[in-house]
Amino acid sequence: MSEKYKVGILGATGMVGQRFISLLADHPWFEVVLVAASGRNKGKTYAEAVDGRWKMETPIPDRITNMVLEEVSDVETIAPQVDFVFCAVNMPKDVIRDIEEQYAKAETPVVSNNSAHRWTPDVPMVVPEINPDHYDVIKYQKERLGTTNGFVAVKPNCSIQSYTPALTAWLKFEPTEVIVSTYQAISGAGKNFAEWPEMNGNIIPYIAGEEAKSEKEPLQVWGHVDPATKSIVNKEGIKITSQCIRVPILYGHTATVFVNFKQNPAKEELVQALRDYQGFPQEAELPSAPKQFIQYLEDDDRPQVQKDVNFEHGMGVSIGRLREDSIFDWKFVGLSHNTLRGAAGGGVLSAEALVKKGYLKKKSEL
Ligand SMILES: N[C@@H](CC=O)C(=O)O
Repeated sequence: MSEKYKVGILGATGMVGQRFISLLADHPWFEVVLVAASGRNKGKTYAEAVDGRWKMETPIPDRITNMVLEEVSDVETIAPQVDFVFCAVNMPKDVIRDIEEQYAKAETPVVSNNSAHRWTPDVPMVVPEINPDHYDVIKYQKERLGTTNGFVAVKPNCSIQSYTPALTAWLKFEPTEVIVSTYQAISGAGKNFAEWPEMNGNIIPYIAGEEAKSEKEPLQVWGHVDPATKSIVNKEGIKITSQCIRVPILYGHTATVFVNFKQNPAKEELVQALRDYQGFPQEAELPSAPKQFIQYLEDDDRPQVQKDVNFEHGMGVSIGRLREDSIFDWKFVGLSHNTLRGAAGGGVLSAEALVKKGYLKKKSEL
């Protein structure tokens, strides 16, 4: 790619914003040209605003350190400077919904990590390996917004990514009922142990809003674009119930899952379906795509956070302990990296898929 896409990061100073910045430091297609945060940080350099709260494993990239922060809501200033924005803003949902639509209406596409638009019927919520066909709904969204280039696309919640990929690989066996418990890392709340000491040696059995997301979002991801209603229609025939628990882990959401099928498959068929599963990112060889989306681990004590969370640079999903159950047909354990596959990494992969499918364009070429 001769000239890179000019990218802005909204909500650049938080945990997910930092992850976007570190992932895009050497990205072959995208270059961060603008960072934005809340009004109180406007005019500060990125390093001043983050001031001791940089949580990534690698240092702040040199070219970002002295970048001066814009204010997220200053759409008129930001939109003309970028081809599209990644949104990792942490504000009330109605405020975010409005800001994201303002960018779209300013002909600046938004790839969002936020949940604000996940239930807007013409906004695609995509895991690129699972439902890239949902990007087709963008044409209806553009009709509604009156745009030619601007739109909002979102990714699902991090919690679903540790079990939905496996269930997707098994859709051909027709799962009917799923019980899932998630064990979610503290970075999912944007914090580390220094900022959340209460989590040391502790478990908190409540994450606001998480169970509804864990139960409903997979059904939307498995849905289809309905031209009659110009929206995504959810998959029917599968019931999911969940409990979501915060555990003292920094990165990595684990899920324990029980599942019933209409056609009860053999273990070998289930394992083979996981290992064979490929999606659009693998076929298109997108820069952030894991070579192997799902790995199946045979050892009884896997997947483990410490050994497996960084599988495929945190973009792959690990499954293990698949065994028959005395009440349900099968049970298994899944693990995914919540700020890579589950957040910023998933957002970058979505943007790559949107480029490859012709939805993200450089404004200089419009
Ligand atoms: N809501 C999740 C974050 C995922 O996006 C959590 O709290 O872990």
